[in-house]
Amino acid sequence: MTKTINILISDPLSEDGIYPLLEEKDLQLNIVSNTGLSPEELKAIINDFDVLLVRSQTKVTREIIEAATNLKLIGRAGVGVDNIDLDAATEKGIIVVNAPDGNTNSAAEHTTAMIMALARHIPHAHMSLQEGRWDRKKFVGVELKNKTIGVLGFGRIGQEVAHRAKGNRMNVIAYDPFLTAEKAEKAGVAYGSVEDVAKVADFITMHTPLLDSTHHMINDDIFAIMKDGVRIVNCARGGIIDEDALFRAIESGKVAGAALDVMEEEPFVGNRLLDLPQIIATPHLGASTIEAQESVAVDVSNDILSYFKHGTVLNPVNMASVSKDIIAKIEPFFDLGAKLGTFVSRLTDSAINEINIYYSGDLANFDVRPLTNNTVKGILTRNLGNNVNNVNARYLAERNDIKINEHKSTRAKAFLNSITVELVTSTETHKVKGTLLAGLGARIVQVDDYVIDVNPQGHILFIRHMDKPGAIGLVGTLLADQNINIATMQVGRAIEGGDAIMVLAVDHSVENVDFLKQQKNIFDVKSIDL
Ligand SMILES: NC(=O)c1ccc[n+]([C@@H]2O[C@H](COP(=O)([O-])OP(=O)(O)OC[C@H]3O[C@@H](n4cnc5c(N)ncnc54)[C@H](O)[C@@H]3O)[C@@H](O)[C@H]2O)c1
Ligand SMILES: O=C(O)CC[C@@H](O)C(=O)O
Repeated sequence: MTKTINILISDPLSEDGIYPLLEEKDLQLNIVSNTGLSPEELKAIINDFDVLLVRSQTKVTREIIEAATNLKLIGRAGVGVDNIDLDAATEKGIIVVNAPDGNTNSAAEHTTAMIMALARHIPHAHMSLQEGRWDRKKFVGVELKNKTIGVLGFGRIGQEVAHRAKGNRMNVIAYDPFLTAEKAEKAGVAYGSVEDVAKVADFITMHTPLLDSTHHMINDDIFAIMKDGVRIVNCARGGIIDEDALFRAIESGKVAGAALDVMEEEPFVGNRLLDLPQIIATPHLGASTIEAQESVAVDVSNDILSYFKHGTVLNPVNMASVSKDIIAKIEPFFDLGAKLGTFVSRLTDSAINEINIYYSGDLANFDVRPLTNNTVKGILTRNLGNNVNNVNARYLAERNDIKINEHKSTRAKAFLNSITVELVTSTETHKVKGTLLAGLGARIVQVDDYVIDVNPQGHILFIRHMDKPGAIGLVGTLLADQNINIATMQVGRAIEGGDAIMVLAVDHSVENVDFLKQQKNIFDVKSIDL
């Protein structure tokens, strides 16, 4: 029976945007919309859900995540994920996806509207009219033309704001740690440090995420070097500007005005900044347009479906993000990677120090991080069971002091593409190599130094033995005595009369292999279920 996927929508989301979920036919979805829950109410019900879909209001704290034993995916219909405890989600193997592109335009337009409203006192002039005054002297503004705007954070929204500012004939200077001279030249903007921007800008607009490095990046020291009469805009995240410092800078006359869509504490009704006539503010409306809300909900809905259908997503926040085209190239190898991981993990009982994954052939041209995660998951599953998935596999490896190294060589040798998974422990090293053969599917083609050809599925017995006449017959007889039917058998040896291996596909899982291990010329037996 198909398992129902329970989805909780805990913030208001565009009904038109979740149509991919509403119209889904292949998966059985149960969609519950329950907005405005208190943290306690959310904690009480979260255990019933596989997916939590939020905007920015719901605080997905560690406490909520730890109570969510069935949760597999958190979808954020928007960009900022500062309302989600990402470390807690990663540790629990919960994938977090967002919708980074869907509201860029709306946020840039809102920022532009705020810049203009600030320059021309539009909100205050409107309120004054409503209050019955015809006050034209009080609301003399400034032009944007020929003024300099400093853009802090030159990502998606910062670039769009710069583009619009240039349309208003402003000069743009930007700072972003990723901004190079070439990129700045191409965008037609000047660039410099935060201090350079602060010294020359008439308007300064924030477009960074809230990180440790951006928290209070606009503070007393930075205000002190700004031009007198500077105007500040923040439609990114509260906390980038030190609000007490902003208060002081407005009171002292350094800052002529500030337009804020976000503040450190939201909702920010009652914040003392709102009492200052130099402030205009909106209640976090940057992404609040019909178009943006529809677009982010569509993007996140599609990622939910993709995750449950294919195990891949386009916009992961807490795991490697690769493009749709690359996912299409590497996806066929996911199952092989996990199986090679499972197989090699059974070859040693020692603690693993290092995992080396060698990609060769065409596969080496791609960003294979998701494939590596899935392969590491296969390795760690032996000891961690269902607690490991491709979201937390790297984190769990690191926590257990296991190094993961990806090696790539585009030179195809015997196979067009292959993956070799090597485990290094303090006492031994083992490797298993696999490939996908056209028309035949996955094959394990090498175990340690032995060349074999095994279909990696079902129940496998891996036997190390002495290369002696009668070894194969003996194993066949012993298995027959246990009523174990052999489907296929592969043998390999390094040198005549030396160590050899047998890889047998059998019809059912063999739990106890002692009857084989007790034989004089058999050194080791592993029962592996793939
Ligand atoms: N008000 C709203 O409703 C609303 C809507 C959408 C996005 N946002 C917020 O806007 C911000 C920008 O979103 P985006 O989509 O452009 O993100 P983005 O990831 O495309 O761009 C962010 C940029 O900030 C840069 N950056 C990081 N640290 C920096 C630092 N110390 N100094 C300068 N730049 C730094 C990054 O390099 C990156 O280029 C985010 O905080 C997002 O949450 C708000
Ligand atoms: O959900 C919202 O409206 C806010 C979204 C915005 O802050 C974002 O970071 O995408």
